[in-house]
Amino acid sequence: MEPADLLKPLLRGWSLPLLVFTVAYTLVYLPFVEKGLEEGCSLLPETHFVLYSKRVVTPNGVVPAAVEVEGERIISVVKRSEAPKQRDGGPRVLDYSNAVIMPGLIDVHVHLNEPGRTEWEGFLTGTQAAAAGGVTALVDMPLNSFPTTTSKDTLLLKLEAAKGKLFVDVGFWGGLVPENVANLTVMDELLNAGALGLKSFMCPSGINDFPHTTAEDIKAALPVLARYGRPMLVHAEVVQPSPEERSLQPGEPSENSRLYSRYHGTRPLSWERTAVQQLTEVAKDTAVGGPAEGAHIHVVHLSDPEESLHLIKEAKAAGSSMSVETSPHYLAFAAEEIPDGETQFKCNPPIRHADYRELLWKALQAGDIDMISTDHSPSAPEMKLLEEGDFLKAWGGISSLQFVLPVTWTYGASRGITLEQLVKWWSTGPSKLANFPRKGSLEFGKDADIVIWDPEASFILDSNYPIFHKHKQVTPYAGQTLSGKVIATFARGHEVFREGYHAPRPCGTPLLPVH
Ligand SMILES: NC(=O)NC(NC(N)=O)C(=O)[O-]
Ligand SMILES: [Zn+2]
Ligand SMILES: [Zn+2]
Repeated sequence: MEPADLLKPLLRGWSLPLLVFTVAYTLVYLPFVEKGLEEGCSLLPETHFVLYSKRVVTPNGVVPAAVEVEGERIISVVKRSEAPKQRDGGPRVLDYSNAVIMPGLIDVHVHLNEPGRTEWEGFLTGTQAAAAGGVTALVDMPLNSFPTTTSKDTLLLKLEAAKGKLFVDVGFWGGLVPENVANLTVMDELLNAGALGLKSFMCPSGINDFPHTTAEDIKAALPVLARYGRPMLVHAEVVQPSPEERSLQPGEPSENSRLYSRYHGTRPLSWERTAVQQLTEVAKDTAVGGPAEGAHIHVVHLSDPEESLHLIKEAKAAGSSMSVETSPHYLAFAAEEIPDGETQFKCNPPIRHADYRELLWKALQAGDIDMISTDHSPSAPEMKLLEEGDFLKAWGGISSLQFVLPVTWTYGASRGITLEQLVKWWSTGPSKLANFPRKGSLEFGKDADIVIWDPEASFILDSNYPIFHKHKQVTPYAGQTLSGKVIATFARGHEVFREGYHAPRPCGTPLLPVH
């Protein structure tokens, strides 16, 4: 008997269901799967799936749970026993065992520098780094792109430049500069066109077309922001007489410019304290019944956990609408530990001494600092003057976007932080500031913005490690051993990163304000 004859009786009884199955598979399922692959937005072909692990960070604690995703949204977070089963013909279940499933990080302070300075960074490389680091949404700063984002037209240029280049969702802060303070219509149009809020500097920004503003300028902008219910973000440093000159003095040994302490002396705490003092005065307008009720002042990258933070705490207690972030480099490094000439550590405000690092951790844990953001601010490598190691002349800005989850965890775990705190500082807090109501937590109806990572896995950030920001080796974290490896990142339901690989195509969207 031929083998085919054996199949005949089998086929006879099954031919109709088989035919129906084949037709359905070919006409319905295959095109659906191929469409997913063809679109290439996700490494996972399924659009309906369940993510399971023993450690899911939910608003009700860290629990074993199943997160069900359909399309771009989370449609349930339940016990595994209550989730649909793959074996019953339900959605695919991805079991991550003991890995942590938590909301993707939201980074509200990133300089992607496109258009105009793509030799520094760009939407593509920056958002690839974000996806690889578990950051599922970020907000781009109005500088150091060229032009800077200070008007409706320049915001439209940003949106145009970002098209087809976003691996994760990206929102945009507009810039507050003297020019649009002088012409409030320009500011109004910028907000109306989709800036999530405004950002200003109270000291020179290092970029000529982003001049700084005074506290009075900020005061003038608040009523406009209040009408939109959007925040004012401020780089809080006001130039004060410094104990040390900002350039080498005649007769001074050139070696001095390689000392971090020399640079630190040019930018003392008094700069930050003066700025915060002026800001807390202005912030009184944001209180209930004040002339700018509805506006909000957010202090970016705080380095001073003493007087400046004290002023902010007092202002909050008195009813001003204020918040504050710090950045990972202030939590990881200490001024006295920075080796001579290592300008990849240079940033503004400067990294302070080790006791301040401890106080910043304490302030985070006490809830006095609301969130963390990277201040990822790369430049062309030559501007870091890595060979000369000249701290006085080098560009100030640190690249860290891809590493902040392991960095926060590595330095935080030894100080007793919890996974829930991590989510508060990196997801819930930032989602409130940027007003992303659909992001920031794992709950029914939210965007499926999820990071899956292994807190116990450590790795060395050496030259073999896949780094995705543009200038890969220019980061003060190079060579560090870190704990917390990102396994996979989902952005609005798309698996955008898994174990070193990105989805073939970037499918993130611009995040415009919710009305
Ligand atoms: N022009 C900048 O990007 N400056 C940035 N530089 C830092 N932080 O060193 C910043 O955010 O202030
Ligand atoms: Zn800044
Ligand atoms: Zn910045």
